[in-house]
Amino acid sequence: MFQINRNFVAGDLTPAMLSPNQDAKTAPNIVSTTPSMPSGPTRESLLAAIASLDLTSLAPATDTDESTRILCQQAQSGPVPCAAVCVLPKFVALAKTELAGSGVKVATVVNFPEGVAATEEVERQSRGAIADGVDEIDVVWNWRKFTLGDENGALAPIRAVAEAVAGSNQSEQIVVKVILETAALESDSVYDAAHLVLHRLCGYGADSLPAGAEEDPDYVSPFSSAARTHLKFLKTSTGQLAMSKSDPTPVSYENKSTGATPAAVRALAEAINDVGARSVGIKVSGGVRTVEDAVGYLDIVSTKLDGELEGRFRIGASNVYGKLVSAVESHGV
Ligand SMILES: O=C[C@H](O)COP(=O)(O)O
Repeated sequence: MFQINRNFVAGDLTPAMLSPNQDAKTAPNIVSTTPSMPSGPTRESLLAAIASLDLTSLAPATDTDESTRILCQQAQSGPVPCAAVCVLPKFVALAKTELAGSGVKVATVVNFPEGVAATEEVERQSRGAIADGVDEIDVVWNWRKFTLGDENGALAPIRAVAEAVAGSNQSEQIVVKVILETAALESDSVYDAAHLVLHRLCGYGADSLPAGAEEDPDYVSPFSSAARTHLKFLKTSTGQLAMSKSDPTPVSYENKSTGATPAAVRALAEAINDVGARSVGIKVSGGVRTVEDAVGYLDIVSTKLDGELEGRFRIGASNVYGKLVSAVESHGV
């Protein structure tokens, strides 16, 4: 048995728990079910998906105190509680009040959505969220600098958040997630991005110094013990990456996605396994829209991540919760 989230204990998620038609390696939203067979995922996998959900609303133009209260109510009143709500920084204090005693965590975002804020600004946003009682901080790393080869620049926002957390008096409870914006990276560099964060910044895996670093007097290791302590998830996407104007192809969950893709999630799992980061999990976010997507990503992570799965899987989504709840209800008790 493993516990995805302390509110819900799922059996060892196995392919059999999903639709009998679903090949364990099937990527989300290409699950094929035949009319003659019971279609759709099992009730237990649906409940596990809800228990792993960061119920999200990050819409500055429309989010209000009232919508935040409704989000918090939803998160604690479904068939099982969600793992967390993910709200804009200005709603953290309200969400903490609304969720007091529920066990549902409050997450927010910093350096969001672009990932280009100055380190001082990232520190300021982090300290503000911590002062409001946040439980989890999802920080966008400076992925543009990563694509330009500036590794320290890319990692700087993560360091800033981790060190603000470490310097607080709630540091033991606060979890940091890094949003890699995988859809903005070359698909074959998603692994490298994850490996850079885990190996160089957090020091997972042997010999975290690059070749020649010891002889290079100018080499500055990006290692951060605060990041090693507090970084607990690699997160795929902000969910706000715009399609390039020159390519208006409708968003799909493969290739043209601006959010999570199965290939990116598999690459993150491979990097986590390769450096032995057994306490780091994956948060799949950005474009998770259907029940099949949610349970399909749950299956990928549960079959690809080495070691215990407990607390190492999250879904960040603003538009799948109701579909998951309806799917549970259609299963009956
Ligand atoms: O986790 C954060 C994302 O904004 C959720 O993305 P989404 O709005 O595509 O579900």
